[in-house]
Amino acid sequence: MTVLDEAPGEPTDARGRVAELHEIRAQAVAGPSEKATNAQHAKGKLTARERIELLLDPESFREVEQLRRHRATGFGLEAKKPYTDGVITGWGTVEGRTVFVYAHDFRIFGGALGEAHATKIHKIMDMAIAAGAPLVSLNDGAGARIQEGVSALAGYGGIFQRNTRASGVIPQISVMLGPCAGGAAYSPALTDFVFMVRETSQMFITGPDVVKAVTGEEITQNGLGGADVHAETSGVCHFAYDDEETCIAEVRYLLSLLPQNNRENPPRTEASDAADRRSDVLLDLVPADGNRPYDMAKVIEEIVDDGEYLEVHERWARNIICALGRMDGQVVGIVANQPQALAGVLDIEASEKAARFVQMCDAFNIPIITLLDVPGFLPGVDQEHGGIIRHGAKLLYAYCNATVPRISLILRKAYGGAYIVMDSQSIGADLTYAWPTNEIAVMGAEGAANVIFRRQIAEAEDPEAMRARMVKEYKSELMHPYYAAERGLVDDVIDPAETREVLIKSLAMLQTKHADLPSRKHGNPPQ
Ligand SMILES: CC(C)(COP(=O)(O)OP(=O)(O)OC[C@H]1O[C@@H](n2cnc3c(N)ncnc32)[C@H](O)[C@@H]1OP(=O)(O)O)[C@@H](O)C(=O)NCCC(=O)NCCSC(=O)CC(=O)O
Repeated sequence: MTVLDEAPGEPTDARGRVAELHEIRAQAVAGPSEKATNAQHAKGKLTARERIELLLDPESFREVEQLRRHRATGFGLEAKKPYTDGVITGWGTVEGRTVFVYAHDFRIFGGALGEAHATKIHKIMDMAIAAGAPLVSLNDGAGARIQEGVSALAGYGGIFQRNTRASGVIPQISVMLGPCAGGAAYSPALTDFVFMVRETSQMFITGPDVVKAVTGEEITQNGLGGADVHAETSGVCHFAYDDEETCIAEVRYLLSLLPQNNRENPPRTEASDAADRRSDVLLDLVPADGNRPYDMAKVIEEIVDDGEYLEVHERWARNIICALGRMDGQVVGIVANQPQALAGVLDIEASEKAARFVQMCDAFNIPIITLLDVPGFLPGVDQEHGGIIRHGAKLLYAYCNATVPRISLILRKAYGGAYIVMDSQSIGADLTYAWPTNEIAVMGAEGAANVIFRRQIAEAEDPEAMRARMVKEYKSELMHPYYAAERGLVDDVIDPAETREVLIKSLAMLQTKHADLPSRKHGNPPQ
């Protein structure tokens, strides 16, 4: 028998009690057995405490309810009552700022969630909300603890309710570090960011065995819900890495870009990159010919401080880029069309990706810079039947609702509804700029001429010559770079080389922006 299984002994003296406390603590910290630790390492995974050490500043972790044990009975549970009950909870600091954390200990019941385990998580979530500090979950658990039945399941309900209450109040980050099935997969979907590690983490509502039984499909765990699947295909995860160390280091980086809560601004740093740095290179990076692709990521790299930014959902919906970076030390969210992927069109996935990002930036007081080069929404039966109307509306709704500073810049194409959706002046952008290469229009000149001059073209002796003449006429009348500026639809046409300086000066002016939305319970956003 170990101290773990015994009631505390007879009191001797205070020093004896303290020695006993240290012994109990040491056992709680050590966990179930060396064999279990080795098994965890053999799978290429760290233990919960090793992960917490990587996440938090050295020596900063304060554990809560380390000595908690479950009171469940049946299925031999009476004889197996490990300290922590399979989840380590507490708080510490990341770069000196408070962060709350819970980490499943897979060595105990496979990290599965029982009643006591769940109430520990509820308590730490309540503390994070009360303190107004971010919550990071390090997930490595097998879902509801089957032996505890519906009591375990109800524990998940309490987590989901708190996730939702905390949404838009404190940043919530879910780090997936093991197989997370059933109940364990829902909570992350309610949080702001999901991180995964290739090979060792999976998320699914039902595992491969159930899938095979119900649909007959045969698939591996990683094929069903591995990091690459969720980073590229489903969009469930925002960040995917090869190992836990890199993954957790990136969580720290993300936290450095976020405020503690919705009442604060993100932390500002001293910038070493000059605010008035010219970017003549932008003239070579972006071809004036609207049909030639280029890498929008290089434009972002050129205008942010030190070329450094964190791309969110980097591998999902690549036709739009969502990134967090700094300009003159101030954190900004950047939404940019990517002409290198699908010519930068807006489709269902791009609209969903950008809508969630804009919403997140607005919730956490992060100004939004929108870089436009968009030929329109993607036409097609799949898109229409997939609900592009309601998905596109999500992006529109998110921008229209955002009260943070909003600046948009049109680099080249800005056509039709997609132009309006991408934070045009008409939906509330605070400042709108355009490069002299801009083509703001209802649609491309060829398409426009085919519609409005259809009869003239059809009846002409030489329809091709007539079409070319009409395209030219349309372009010179309605598509010249100063058309929008003459009508006040953009605030200024700027020299691309001065982009960084103009954006930074605009951000500085908007620092004190305050905007209120009408009083209401909540809106009814398109879903
Ligand atoms: C998560 C796993 C892929 C991990 O596989 P591994 O081979 O790595 O590990 P393993 O199977 O040896 O499990 C390690 C230890 O955890 C225990 N264990 C695993 N899953 C458990 C669970 N859900 N409840 C209680 N204990 C559990 C195992 O018995 C074992 O205990 P010991 O070490 O003593 O031998 C697998 O264990 C698994 O598929 N578990 C069931 C997952 C599941 O169906 N969850 C959904 C629950 S319902 C739910 O959550 C609600 C819902 O949405 O419907």
